[in-house]
Amino acid sequence: MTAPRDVVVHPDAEVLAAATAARLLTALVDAQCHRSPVHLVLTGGTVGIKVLEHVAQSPVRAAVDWSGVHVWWGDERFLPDGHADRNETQARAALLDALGDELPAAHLHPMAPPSEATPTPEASAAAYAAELAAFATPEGSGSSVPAFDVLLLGMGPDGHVASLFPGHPALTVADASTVGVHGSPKPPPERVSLTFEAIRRAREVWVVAAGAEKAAAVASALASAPVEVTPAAGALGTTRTLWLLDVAATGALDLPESAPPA
Ligand SMILES: O=C1O[C@H](COP(=O)(O)O)[C@@H](O)[C@H](O)[C@H]1O
Repeated sequence: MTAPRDVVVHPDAEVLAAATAARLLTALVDAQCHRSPVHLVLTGGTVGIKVLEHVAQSPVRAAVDWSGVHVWWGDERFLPDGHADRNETQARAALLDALGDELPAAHLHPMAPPSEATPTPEASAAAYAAELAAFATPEGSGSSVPAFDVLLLGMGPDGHVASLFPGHPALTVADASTVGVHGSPKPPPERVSLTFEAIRRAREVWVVAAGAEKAAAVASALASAPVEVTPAAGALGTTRTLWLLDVAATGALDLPESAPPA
């Protein structure tokens, strides 16, 4: 089951990141009223990392019981551990290191970098699928992943989300929660990604995008273009799909005008 998309527009990328951080903290606090643990999926990318920096700086960060949060990634660049371009490395620098012992190390679920045990993106993807399956909820539902509470996604100017690129075979993987990616048009070429099957298990999917270069892809996704053309169109949550944009990214959208002041 999926819900219609909501669109929220902020004046610029900085406000977008700050408002998304505030929204994320509140969503985690709210989710913790209902269940424990809660599952959060991070994204890489410019705005996604900026959001985490704002979370780190917010005093509201203390309202979250981080010991009850599990952190996952929607995709990863298949690069050595600690590489500056890994989404994990950037998330650690932006937020996770600052949380220290508040967030138990066992609750962090990065995608495995190249190693003897995981020499290929496929091996890393398989290891991640096994880890996801160990936390699959609700029990007995047949799901192979947790029912993520919030799954954050950035979006590239080509409409890619996670590491699911237009026209790429990874888009159509239907029988697995993760996929190894080769030949990504955006460097690095080798990546690991959640599939749409896994993404669509999230309660809330939030697509966060800023900048005029994303406007055409935003308009295409919100017009429900085929996922082969605009992958972001396939990013849907079970209870909510939220598009968080700055004004520049709405350039090609036909948005209702704000009501004039009374
Ligand atoms: O490479 C990636 O790019 C996308 C979008 O990044 P952005 O800098 O254009 O916002 C990101 O969502 C994804 O996680 C990342 O691996």
